[in-house]
Amino acid sequence: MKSLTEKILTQVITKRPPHTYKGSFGRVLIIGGTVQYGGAVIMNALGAVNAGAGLVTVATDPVNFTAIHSQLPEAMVVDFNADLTALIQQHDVILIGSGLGDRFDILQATFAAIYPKHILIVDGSALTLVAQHHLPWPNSQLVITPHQMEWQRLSGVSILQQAFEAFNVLACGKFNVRPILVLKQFHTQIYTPTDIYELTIGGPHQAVGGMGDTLAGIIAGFAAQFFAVSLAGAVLAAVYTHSAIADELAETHYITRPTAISDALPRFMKKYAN
Ligand SMILES: NC(=O)C1=CN([C@@H]2O[C@H](COP(=O)(O)OP(=O)(O)OC[C@H]3O[C@@H](n4cnc5c(N)ncnc54)[C@H](OP(=O)(O)O)[C@@H]3O)[C@@H](O)[C@H]2O)[C@@H](O)CC1
Ligand SMILES: Nc1ncnc2c1ncn2[C@@H]1O[C@H](COP(=O)(O)OP(=O)(O)O)[C@@H](O)[C@H]1O
Ligand SMILES: [Mg+2]
Repeated sequence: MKSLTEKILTQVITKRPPHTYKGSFGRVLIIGGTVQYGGAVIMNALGAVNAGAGLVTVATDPVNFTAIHSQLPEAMVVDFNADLTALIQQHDVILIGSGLGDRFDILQATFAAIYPKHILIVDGSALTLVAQHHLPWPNSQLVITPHQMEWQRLSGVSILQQAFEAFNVLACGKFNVRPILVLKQFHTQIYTPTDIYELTIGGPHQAVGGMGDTLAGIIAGFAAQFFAVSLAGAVLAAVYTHSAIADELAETHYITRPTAISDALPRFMKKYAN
């Protein structure tokens, strides 16, 4: 297992070329946020916008629209009860699952509309729904971001077994589509098709609800902009950035608020964009 280091940031985060526009930096569609979990998609979107995604749309319960606009006027909104097929076609990166609750109908319709060109990021409730319904993964570039219980549900690898990387590699190999697995924990592990990395920064100041929702949004933002370097590189850099900012904040704060990580993103990324 390789240690993920700061070096990934200079490799992945690049200075923006001048002849570009918002479309050059990717279109991200975030799907989730039932009435109970509206905050999850707000945190996804704060992560994606502050990480630099060119355009971000949130498909969610309409009850969340005003809250999203008041937090983040940069994001657009759409009712997740509508047919999202055409909208999905217009986007490069689809992030589904944070706060999706029990809306299996939305998950199923989304998977049916995914094409191989898409980068699909699956988080939170969507991972639990895939496990419950044995839903096959659509043919696309796939990133999954389970915490340890979500990974146990999805793979059958128990939390105790997850300490042994061979079990996780074997489970990834059984998927009908090879995922990039971000297995979240103290010292998160990232399984790419070629390598396994361990995050050696971050700490219990990050044990706050919404921390994973924020990470998923940052991964979406990095994937939208930096996939050309490599999707795995973009995911690794996002994971490192999330905890590096959290650790900086923890020098003066007892806990790290997920929204504070998103606020700090543009300033942090600027340091590495050469
Ligand atoms: N503000 C919002 O809108 C927020 C919305 N959110 C959204 O809520 C949805 C549900 O997500 P979820 O993670 O809260 O619940 P679930 O999938 O049932 O997992 C919890 C179960 O797993 C167990 N467990 C064992 N190990 C664990 C580990 N390492 N990490 C975590 N849990 C671990 C744990 O054990 P216990 O604590 O009971 O001992 C418990 O039994 C999801 O869509 C998410 O995006 C949240 O982000 C919060 C903020
Ligand atoms: N003790 C800890 N040390 C380091 N990172 C942690 C710790 N506890 C939680 N985290 C990080 O916080 C995030 C939690 O993700 P998740 O459980 O999905 O949160 P949520 O669904 O509430 O947004 C992960 O990135 C995880 O690695
Ligand atoms: Mg989560």
